[in-house]
Amino acid sequence: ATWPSPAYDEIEDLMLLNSGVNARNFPFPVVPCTFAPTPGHSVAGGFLRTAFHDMAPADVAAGTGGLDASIGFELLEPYIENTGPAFNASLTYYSKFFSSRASMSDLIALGVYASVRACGGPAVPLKAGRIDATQAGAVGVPDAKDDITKLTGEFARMGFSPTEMIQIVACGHTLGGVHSAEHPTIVPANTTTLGVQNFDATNNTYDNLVIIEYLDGSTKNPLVVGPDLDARSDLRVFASDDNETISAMQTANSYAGTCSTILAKMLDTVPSSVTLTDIITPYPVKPVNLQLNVAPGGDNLIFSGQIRFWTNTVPALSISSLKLVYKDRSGAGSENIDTLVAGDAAGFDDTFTFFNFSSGIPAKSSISSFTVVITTSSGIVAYDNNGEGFPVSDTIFTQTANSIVSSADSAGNLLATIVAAVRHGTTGEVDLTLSLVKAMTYNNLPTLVKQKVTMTKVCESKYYTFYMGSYSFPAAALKFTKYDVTVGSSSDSFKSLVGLSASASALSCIGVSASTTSTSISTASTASTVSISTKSSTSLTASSSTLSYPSKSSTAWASSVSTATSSGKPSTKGSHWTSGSKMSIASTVPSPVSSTTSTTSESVPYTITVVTSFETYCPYATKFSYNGKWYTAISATTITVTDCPCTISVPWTNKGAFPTFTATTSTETGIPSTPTSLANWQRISKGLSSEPTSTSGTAVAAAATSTSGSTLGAGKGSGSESGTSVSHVSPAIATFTGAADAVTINFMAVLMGAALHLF
Ligand code: HEM
Repeated sequence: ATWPSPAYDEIEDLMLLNSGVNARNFPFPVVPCTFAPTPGHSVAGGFLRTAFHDMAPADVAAGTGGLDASIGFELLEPYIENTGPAFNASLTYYSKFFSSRASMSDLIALGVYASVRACGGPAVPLKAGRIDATQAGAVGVPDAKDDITKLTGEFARMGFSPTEMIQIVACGHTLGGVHSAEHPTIVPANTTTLGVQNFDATNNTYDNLVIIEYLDGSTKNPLVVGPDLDARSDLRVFASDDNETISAMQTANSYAGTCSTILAKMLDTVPSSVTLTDIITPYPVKPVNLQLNVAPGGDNLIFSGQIRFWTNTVPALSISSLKLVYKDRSGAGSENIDTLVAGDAAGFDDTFTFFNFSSGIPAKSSISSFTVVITTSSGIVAYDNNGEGFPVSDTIFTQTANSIVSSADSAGNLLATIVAAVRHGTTGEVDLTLSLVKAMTYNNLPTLVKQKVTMTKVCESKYYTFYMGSYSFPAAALKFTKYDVTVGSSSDSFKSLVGLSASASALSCIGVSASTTSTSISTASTASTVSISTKSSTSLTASSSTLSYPSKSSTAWASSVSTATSSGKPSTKGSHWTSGSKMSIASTVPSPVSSTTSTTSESVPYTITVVTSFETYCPYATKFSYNGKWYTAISATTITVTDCPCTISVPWTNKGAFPTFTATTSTETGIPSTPTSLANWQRISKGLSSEPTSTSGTAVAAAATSTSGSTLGAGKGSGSESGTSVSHVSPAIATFTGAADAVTINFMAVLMGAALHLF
């Protein structure tokens, strides 16, 4: 394959990196093959059977069904063949590896490769590129009681000839067995120690014994000799051509060879709309985690990453050096980058050595691609990625050195703040897209929820402009969430949030963004720094009275929280606001809000009040819940909440800071004041919760601005209400230190310009 190839590359990693450096360890529950968390339930058997049951409803003539993970929706009636814990357990395990580049159906296929190989069977040729079904498919798994005509017809529908039917059944029924719990007529209760009758005496070895025992009459396979005569399907299948096929595959080699081929056919049976990749073989050389960063000062880029070298044919010890030789952005030149050995890794059949590199390269001439050159005792070998070189795009990349993931807040949410560097001269909106995984549930598959956030220009370096975007997500999603930064058709994609630190060093800029012209911030081209800190700030001031940062309000993902109180200060142009009391309700629908900081600082003590009803203004269509009730605005309107008493917390001054609020049920009824809607309540207001509050005695008064604008710009304040605090979240502050001026602003107002949440 030619690198990069998204689906192929990720499955290749999962298939090959079992242990060592960068291990993915996908086969963990099938190594050793005997592993059975529940005695009698072989994981390896479950993996293999899951793939067959997913594929079996295929109708190749119609081009429908096949290995498409539809089994994820087929665990209940009428899919009676899919009983037992193995399917859900297998899928749940696979879902930990699910991503935009690893579909559940590819993972089911990989599970066959892993289980067969872990149990000593052949390496089943594996392709990638399967696409997951979005709903249940047809009923269509053969039943042990089906007669041979029906069985033959069912396999014909799947695209398997009568001979192939015999082969695939014999290649399936060597791991695991029949369970009494699911098939009490075939294996009567209490007739086996663990409630399972294995197919052969070596149920934890992927071998030909199932055939040997069948042919010599010693078999205990319950689908051959079990007490339920109608359910002797293996006997009917194996004997259907007078044992010709089964006899032909009885040697270890012929069994392994036949099974490798027929199982690959099973894995490649996919809906006609799906195009699979080539069979996955290890890349001889594979770049890993390539990363550009603009170095402080802007004149250089730091190019870092790893090279994974396949050592099956060129042993690691024979390599005296491995270098990258790169071309500049015009395609010219051949500069070297040295590497250092990082360590080894291994798969079932493959070994690798990783080499680290990190090197400064001139930002002006930059980089477009590289080749990898090794020096061995027998000479020099260049790897050029099928003649194309390994491409490196310098148009946009994550400035990882300045991107952060904050530590979890009280609701268990993290805030990712991503900085992207965009090459000067690049036009188009700069977006941050997070791929959040919506976890699988029983009889459902995991899905990806993509959340796009428009990034906000922050400042410029010599050859790059920095943009920033922020997004809050539950801490548990950290491992599973990938992000892309994109401008036009260029992107830096499938980036992991793991590894981003909780605080970052200064972002090195020239002056401050040019769009701050109407502010007092100096735009002189003197060196400035932007410091990002995740430290919560309770006091924010800005020396400019008009500096404006478009921002979006934010809702967080957490679906359950324990705290009964949340605080929020949506802007006057936020989802809801209550004109009289300043009672506010944030929306579950992410809403665009702009905010402006000002110089005003004031102390805002809060007081708790119980009201019988209150009105809240929704400036546009939205939905919120309060005290367990949902309220929907289909357009801008005022909604009256009467489901009270409602405990609200309002500011003394009424000068703009919005209150914290506590939703409670009535204490008169004797129901403890634990609001039913708090999970949602917290969720919807969470993103607004860490602003300056009365605890600091200081809050920023600010002017709400229009909802428009996605760049750092001042004066977008049409419709503003001066004096209203809209400083949504302030866990991070920034210091712009220019030669002519020094300004501390609520940096999160910029960051939150991109904050959206999944719920
Ligand atoms: C005529 C077609 C087939 C029939 C009627 C059939 C039937 C069955 C039955 C009744 C069981 C016992 C399930 C349990 O009690 O947990 C079973 C287990 C199993 N089948 Fe099949 N099967 C067929 C084809 C296949 C194929 C083609 C494969 C894979 C290529 C396969 C793989 C397995 C595996 C691995 C198990 C053991 C599962 C475990 O131990 O948890 N089967 N099969």
